[in-house]
Amino acid sequence: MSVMVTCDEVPNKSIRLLPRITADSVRLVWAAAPRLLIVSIVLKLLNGVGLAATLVFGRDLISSVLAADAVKPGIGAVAPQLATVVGIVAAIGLITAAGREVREILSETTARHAKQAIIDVAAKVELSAYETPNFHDRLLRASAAEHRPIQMVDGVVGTIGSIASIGGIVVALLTIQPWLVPLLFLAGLPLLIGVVKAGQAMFGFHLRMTTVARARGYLYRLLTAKDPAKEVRAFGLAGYLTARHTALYDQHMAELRKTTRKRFRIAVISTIGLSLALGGGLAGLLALALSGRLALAETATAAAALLILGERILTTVNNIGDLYEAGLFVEDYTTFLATAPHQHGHTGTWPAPAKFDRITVDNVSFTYPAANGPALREVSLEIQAGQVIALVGENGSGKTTLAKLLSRLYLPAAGTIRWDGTDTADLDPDELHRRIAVIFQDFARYDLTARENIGFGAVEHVDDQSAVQAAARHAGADSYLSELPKGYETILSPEYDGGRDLSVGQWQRVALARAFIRDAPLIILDEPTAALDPRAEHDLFRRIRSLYKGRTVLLISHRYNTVRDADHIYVLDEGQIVEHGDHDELMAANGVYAELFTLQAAAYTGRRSDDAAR
Ligand SMILES: Nc1ncnc2c1ncn2[C@@H]1O[C@H](COP(=O)(O)OP(=O)(O)OP(=O)(O)O)[C@@H](O)[C@H]1O
Repeated sequence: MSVMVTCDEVPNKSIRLLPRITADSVRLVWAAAPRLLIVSIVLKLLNGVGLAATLVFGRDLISSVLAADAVKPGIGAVAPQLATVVGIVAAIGLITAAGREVREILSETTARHAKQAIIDVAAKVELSAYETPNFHDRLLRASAAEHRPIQMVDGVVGTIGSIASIGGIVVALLTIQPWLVPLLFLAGLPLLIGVVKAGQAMFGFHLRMTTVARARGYLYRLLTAKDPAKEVRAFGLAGYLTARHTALYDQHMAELRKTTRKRFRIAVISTIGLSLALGGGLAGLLALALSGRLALAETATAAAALLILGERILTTVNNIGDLYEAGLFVEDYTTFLATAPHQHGHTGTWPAPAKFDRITVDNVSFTYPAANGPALREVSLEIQAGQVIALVGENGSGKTTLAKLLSRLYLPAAGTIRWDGTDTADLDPDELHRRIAVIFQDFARYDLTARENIGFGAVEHVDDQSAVQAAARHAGADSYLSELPKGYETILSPEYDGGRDLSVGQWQRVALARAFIRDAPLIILDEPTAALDPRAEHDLFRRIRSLYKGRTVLLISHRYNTVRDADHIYVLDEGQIVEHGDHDELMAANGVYAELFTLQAAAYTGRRSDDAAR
């Protein structure tokens, strides 16, 4: 799999973004679980207070022990203090345990909230977004970033804690040797730049590797999922696919090693910087002590404070670095949420009419985002309510594309599709979808119950067993669905206990039932009988008018004899309508339709006479 790695460097995101992305993260966690967030922070603070209290009370206890020794020996004297210290230690233990559990729930609640936002966006974007690699990359990264907001909140709390502890030491040092403080903070600066660079490196790694990760995920699914399992075995593809998977993983690992080496180099440089500053400070202190300008006790205290401060600065800066890194992911995620729905096309808001008298396709052209040339070129046609309209044409001539545009899954690049004069681009797409029942060649097969597989045609009727069964009867699916182990409650997938698979033709009838149950004025059937046996196909087309009485049907087919009864037939070739009329008119015109119809009829009769000859 040739995966192009195009994005080399992280867009330059300065540390100044940190406050904003931190606020975004806090807002996200707050939106997901405000009370849990408060509880979590309070528990963390209590933990800190508890640790300080242990030190204070512990010191008092020791002082009392030393004092008691002289005056009134016996454990009784220090028992209350001992009990206090033990009590505090026990409380810290409980607080820590509670904090861990609260954090677990908070983390999962935030992840769930983040995932829901992704689902909402993914369900809302124009279908064309799914045709662009960029959308898939961002979707994958957003999905992988779901735990980052809570990581940031943890980081914020941790950073505040360590900054507070730095404060105390700084005050102490200022009273002894004030010059040491700016020295250490100066040393902290390269450290900070270091962690920002390290965060960018890791984010950049993920940015570069997203497409590789997607390709790897795809290969993994090919090797582990049910549907491709047949071909993978029949064609012996496992070795080949595994090798590709391994190669992509190698690429990922090589890039990861490169990134970790880069981060380590950054860490080495900034640690050396901090160590030099610490060494300089210590040397200065020693020089002062040796020259007699600083008392020994003060020197020792200042040196200890210096070392502790150095360590704290290191921890704090690393905390900030983690925050920054997580923030880059959160920013990526929030930008995705904010921009994805608006990226593709525009969304109309007018209510869609309940029905139409006429649909007019006027000079419509369309090019897929990933295609070089147009799939449809200046297509014009008209559909009257109640008609059965057929679209025929060779593979790739644009039939399905036209069906997708008529279903308002894509918007035309040029031209208009109008319902009684109203441009469908101005109509609320969800409402318009409700007016259309469309079954595509590659219809979905849900690993859910038979009832749901049909009821999804009109999800408000999904629990209406009699409506579902009536639709199944129309589509000729009731006989075998009723026979399933749990009837319509059987899951149509052997991957689940008691589940059953269906034959391809049986699945197609289920899909047809899905169109039947939808009370829509426009029915679009893309190759609805490709998998049906000849008798079933003949039967369906014979009955199509009575089955969809009062509705308008757009039929797509390769088999010309199945559409001969249509009111109007449009012949597509290379994205253009080259002929149209009813069967007799098209035969009389003696053009492409007549040629292909005769060819198919001859082939069919030829085969039959061969059979007869055998
Ligand atoms: N998602 C896509 N991205 C890019 N090009 C596409 C996409 N889907 C289809 N095409 C191209 O658009 C053209 C029209 O395809 P379409 O699926 O509409 O043909 P069709 O007439 O329905 O073919 P068939 O009879 O094989 O179903 C073809 O050249 C096809 O390769």
